[in-house]
Amino acid sequence: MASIMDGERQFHIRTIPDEVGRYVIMPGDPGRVPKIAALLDDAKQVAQNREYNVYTGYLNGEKVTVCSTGIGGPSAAIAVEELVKCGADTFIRIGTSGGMDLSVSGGDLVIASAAVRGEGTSKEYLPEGYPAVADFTVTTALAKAAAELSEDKLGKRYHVGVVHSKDSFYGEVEPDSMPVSGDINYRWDAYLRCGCMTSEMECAAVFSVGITRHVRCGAVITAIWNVERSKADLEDNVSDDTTRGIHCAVNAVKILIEQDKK
Ligand SMILES: O=P(O)(O)O[C@H]1O[C@H](CO)[C@@H](O)[C@H]1O
Ligand SMILES: O=c1cc[nH]c(=O)[nH]1
Repeated sequence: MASIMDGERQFHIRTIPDEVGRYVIMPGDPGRVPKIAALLDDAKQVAQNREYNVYTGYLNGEKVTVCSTGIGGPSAAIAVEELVKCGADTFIRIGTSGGMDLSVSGGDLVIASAAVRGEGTSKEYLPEGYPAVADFTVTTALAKAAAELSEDKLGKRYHVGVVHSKDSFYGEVEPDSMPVSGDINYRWDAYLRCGCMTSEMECAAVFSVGITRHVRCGAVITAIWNVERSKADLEDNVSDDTTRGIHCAVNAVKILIEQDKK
C-alpha cells in the first residue's frame, strides 16, 4: 500500500538526494541559514518547510548543505534522519547556549565532546546509560578550526567539553518559576560540579541519531551568557552573535573535506 512517506521528497525537510551534500551544517534558527550559506560557493535554497530552511552550495568543490533544525530534540532528530536518507554522513550543529562552568563567558565557543541526556529524544534512540558522544573526527576538526580562529584579532576563547541538553528552556533560564521540578532542577548543581560547560537543547538528540545511524556528528555552541558567572560576581558578556561559531563550522567542514580526500 502506498504511504505518505513514499513521495520523492523527504516528508519534513522536503529535499531529494541530489539536493543534499555529504557535509551538513545545522543551525537551530532558520534565519541563520542564509548567513551560513553566504560563506559557501554558489549556494541556493533547495527547500523550505516548517522549521527546515535548506540551502546547498559548495566548499572546496564538495557539495555542502545548510539545514535549520528548529528548537528541541524531536525536530533536530527528524532533520538528521531525513538528511541521512538523502546521503549526508557528516553533521555539524551550530547553536547558542547558556554557559554553566565558570570558565565559560558569554561569547565563548564550546565544542561539544558529548551531551548530557537531559532531554527526551535520545531515550528513543539509545539505551539508558549509553553516552551521547560526538564523533571524534568532527570534534577534532572543530577544535582545530576554533584554535585557528582564536589566533585572529577577535581573539575570543573556545573550550572543548561536555554540554547539557534539555527540553525546557525556561527550566534553565528561570528555574524558580517552574511549577514542577524536572530533571534539570534536581541535577543542575551536580552537572556544574562535573564541569559541564554550557546548556542547550539539541546536541544529545543529534549525537544519538548519529550514533544509531552510523554517521558523524559534532557541534560548536556559542555561549550567549553565563548566569553562573553573574551569580559568582564574575564579569560576563551577553552576546547572541554566532559569527565566530559559523566560521568555525565552515572551516571545520573544509578540514574534514581535505582529510576525507586522503
Ligand atoms: O541557537 P539554537 O541553535 O536554536 O540553540 C539554542 O537556542 C534555542 C533556545 O533559545 C534552543 O534551540 C537552544 O539549543
Ligand atoms: O541559556 C540559554 C541560552 C540559549 N539557549 C539555551 O538553551 N539556554
